[in-house]
Amino acid sequence: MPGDSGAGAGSVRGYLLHRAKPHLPPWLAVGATGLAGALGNWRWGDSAAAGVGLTLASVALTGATWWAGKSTSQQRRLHSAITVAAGSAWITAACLAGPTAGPLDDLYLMGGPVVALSWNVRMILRHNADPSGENSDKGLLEKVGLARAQIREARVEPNRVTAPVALAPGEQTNDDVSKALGRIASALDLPTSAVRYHPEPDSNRRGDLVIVPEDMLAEVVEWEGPSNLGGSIAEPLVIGRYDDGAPLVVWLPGDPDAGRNSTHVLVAGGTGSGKGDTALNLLTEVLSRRDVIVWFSDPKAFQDFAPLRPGLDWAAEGGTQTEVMVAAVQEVIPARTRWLGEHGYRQWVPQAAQQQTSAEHTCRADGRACGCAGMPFLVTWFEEAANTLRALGDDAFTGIAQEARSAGISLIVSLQRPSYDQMSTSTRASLPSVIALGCDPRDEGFCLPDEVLAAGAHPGAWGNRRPGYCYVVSPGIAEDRYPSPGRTRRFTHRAVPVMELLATWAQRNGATADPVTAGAAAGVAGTAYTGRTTPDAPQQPARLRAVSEEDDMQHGGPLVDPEDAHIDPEADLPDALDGDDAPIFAPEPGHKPSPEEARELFARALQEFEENGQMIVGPKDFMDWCDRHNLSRPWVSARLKEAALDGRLEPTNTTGRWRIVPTLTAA
Ligand SMILES: Nc1ncnc2c1ncn2[C@@H]1O[C@H](COP(=O)(O)OP(=O)(O)OP(=O)(O)O)[C@@H](O)[C@H]1O
Repeated sequence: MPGDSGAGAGSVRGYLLHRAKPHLPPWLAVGATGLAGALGNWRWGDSAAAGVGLTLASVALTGATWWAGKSTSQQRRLHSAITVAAGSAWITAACLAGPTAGPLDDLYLMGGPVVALSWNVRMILRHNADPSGENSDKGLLEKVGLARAQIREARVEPNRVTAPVALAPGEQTNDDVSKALGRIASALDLPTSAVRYHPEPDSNRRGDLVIVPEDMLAEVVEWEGPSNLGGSIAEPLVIGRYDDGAPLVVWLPGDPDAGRNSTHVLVAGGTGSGKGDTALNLLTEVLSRRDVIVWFSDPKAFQDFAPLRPGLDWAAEGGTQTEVMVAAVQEVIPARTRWLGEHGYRQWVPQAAQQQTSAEHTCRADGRACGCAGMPFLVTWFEEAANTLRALGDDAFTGIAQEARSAGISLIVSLQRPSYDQMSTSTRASLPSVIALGCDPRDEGFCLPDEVLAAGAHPGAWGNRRPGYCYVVSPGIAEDRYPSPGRTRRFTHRAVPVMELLATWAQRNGATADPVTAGAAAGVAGTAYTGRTTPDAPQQPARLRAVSEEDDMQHGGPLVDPEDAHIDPEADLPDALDGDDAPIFAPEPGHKPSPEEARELFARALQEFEENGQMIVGPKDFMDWCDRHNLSRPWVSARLKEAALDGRLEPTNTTGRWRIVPTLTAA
């Protein structure tokens, strides 16, 4: 229809006009120049003075253009100055001689369109330039003080841009980029943690600038269950996710094929940073594996960990219980290392946890398979460990940490306030892995290595406002991941029944301590170490279990002396209190025991402490006992020292505190 076509033609014309509009000004300027030349000739054609004035004006205008173009690019400045010089020279000539005189009209007809077109071309090129191309990058780098750096072709993935940066040789270093990260984030209007820099290891002027614009960790993810129930502890432990959705994993045992040692982990974060839930992420993963046992010390009386407690091989509630556990760890290290060595393992591998049926891993001199029980990996965990570490001393802890790694043991240590006044530099250095949650900005240097901070990691920016956000530095993780934030999963009341089920699973299907570990632990801790029990079996002191298992293993059945064969091992022992010794335990008031009686009483008191699992004692534990038996504390102190000389007690790191050596090993 005519109307339609009219409208169509109108809209096409409108469109073209709209597109052409930005390119019209140079042409209008050419027209205006021609007109100015014609009018000027009509007015000043015969005036010599006007000739001088016009020439000076033309030179001044060109100079002013050059000066005004100082802040633009060199190219634009030159283009503008040439245009103005050509235009003003033509106008001057046209005014004085006439626009059609000599070659002036041809110059106008040819030169005018050329100049106008050159500006059009320039504009078109600018519009078509890739906004992520070098120009705009240069703008960004210039803004942040890295003017002569270059950005090469960027790799764009969903929510992640990786741009290789080449810095000006001899002028800029990778450090300059690290220092500029905050300004880059500001220029891009992003949080600091969204911009990171990974320097190339073999160059100090090249690296990758990584920008993760959207915080994909903002969404809270709840824990729903372990990632790999029944798997090996050597497989990755999944504790959350990275900001690009990749799983956040750690490995505790080493892997000889990958040249990786086993590691110890520091869980560091300020109050409210989500440390408790992070520990639950890790502990649930560990407990869901088939070849690991866990010794766990928690001075907060298992407030957060209660549902998992039945799955632990040993649980200590801080104080002396933890002291005994630490002493036991010291004792099991050489025993386990020896066992691993005897069985041809240079470090713990999953195969070590199985019964030893291969001739390659035998402790028998004749080279035949030995059939020894396997040795599960051991995770020893110290929650809120500052006091324990202080009591233990730096040298002792560093020694334990160093030797534990070849004994198939990982230490996990959590700190309430991650800072140097909680843990010394050398102790910190013995923990190669860290899960660094939000903290005070002043403590960042304590939590993370300098290179990771320089690459953009910034846990101090989170404080306690981003619970569960963390950086993980640990062997096995690609180093360029270290500065990428991750987030652990949250535990709510919905997780409790799942954790209880998991603990029951661990009781029934998880590993139990091997005879070597249980024997060494019971040798230090006596009845304080029971080993994990199953839900349906009564608790049996691990010491007994270890001994009987060892005997069974070596002799193919329980070892019983022929004269004891009639004794029922399950029957109760006769109660000592009912025997002839009764008066000793019920002293007459005011009766002062003879020196011999007193020594016997003291020996019995130690025995009682041992039976009750209280393995660390000092004079203050004997206060009531002294009153009851009319004996003095100095007398007790002297007896304690004597007992240490006899080998019944061992000194601890605290003056006046002694560790009872269980009678089984003292004998
Ligand atoms: N990954 C997570 N995602 C979301 N919320 C979390 C996460 N982890 C912990 N939270 C929440 O953050 C709060 C603090 O967590 P939590 O108690 O674990 O911190 P904490 O560091 O152990 O503190 P404190 O040292 O005081 O015990 C809790 O309300 C918890 O539910």
